[in-house]
Amino acid sequence: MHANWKTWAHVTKLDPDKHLPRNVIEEIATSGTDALMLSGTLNVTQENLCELLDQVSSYGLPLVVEPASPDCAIFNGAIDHLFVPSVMNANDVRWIVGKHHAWLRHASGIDWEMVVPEAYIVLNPNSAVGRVTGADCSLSGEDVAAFAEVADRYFRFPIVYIEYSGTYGDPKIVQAAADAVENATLYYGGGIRSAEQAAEMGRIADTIVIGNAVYEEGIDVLRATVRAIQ
Ligand SMILES: CC(C)=CCC/C(C)=C/CC/C(C)=C/CC/C(C)=C/COP(=O)(O)OP(=O)(O)O
Ligand SMILES: O=P(O)(O)OC[C@@H](O)CO
Ligand SMILES: [Mg+2]
Repeated sequence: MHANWKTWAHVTKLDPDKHLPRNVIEEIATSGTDALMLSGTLNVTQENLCELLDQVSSYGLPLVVEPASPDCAIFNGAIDHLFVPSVMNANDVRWIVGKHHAWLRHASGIDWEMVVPEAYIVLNPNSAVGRVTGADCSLSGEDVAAFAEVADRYFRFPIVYIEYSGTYGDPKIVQAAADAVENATLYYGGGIRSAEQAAEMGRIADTIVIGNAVYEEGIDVLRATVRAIQ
């Protein structure tokens, strides 16, 4: 079923905990970005998630919900995919499989056709996701490559996600992950705020994710990141 997500080069991540005026949402949806991902680590509730979903659902763009907790794993008719993270470099098993166990223990009616598992490698210890998961972010390129390979070749995750949320990452580290991954789609996200940065990470990863820039820089920067990878 629709594995179209494998062709996306540019994804915009919108945070249900933040607000954007309607005209800005329209500009984002028509910016040329390939898909919208609704996600955040902190303060995401079913309520603000569904509110944002309502605001973005009329533009015909693919919509992904990426839950940071089981209560946000919703299967609303407007959603195309549910991207469910596991954090490879977390030391607490909750962030690898524990939340997932709790989810399936209590959930009913999961539409598995919509679910796409993601292997996160979290590399900014000061990001919300870094702090919440306590991920071990002091990794060498070799370490990151080993996590990427175990995620791709052993666990067979369809997505490996190099996550620097809030800060621009080290292209050499992202390259190490790219060299290690054979089958998975490689996502890069974190600190992209210019065409140059989008182009640089876009040459290495299959898909780049723009988050904070949408809120802090504005639509012209988003458009420039779209053009930069075409
Ligand atoms: C089992 C289910 C359904 C959910 C659990 C999924 C897990 C393990 C989540 C762990 C945390 C994680 C990887 C969340 C993904 C979303 C993400 C990284 C959002 C970006 O977060 P930040 O940008 O750091 O946070 P804020 O934007 O909220 O500050
Ligand atoms: O918000 P930024 O720093 O752009 O990061 C994007 C995304 O990877 C966050 O999960
Ligand atoms: Mg964020």
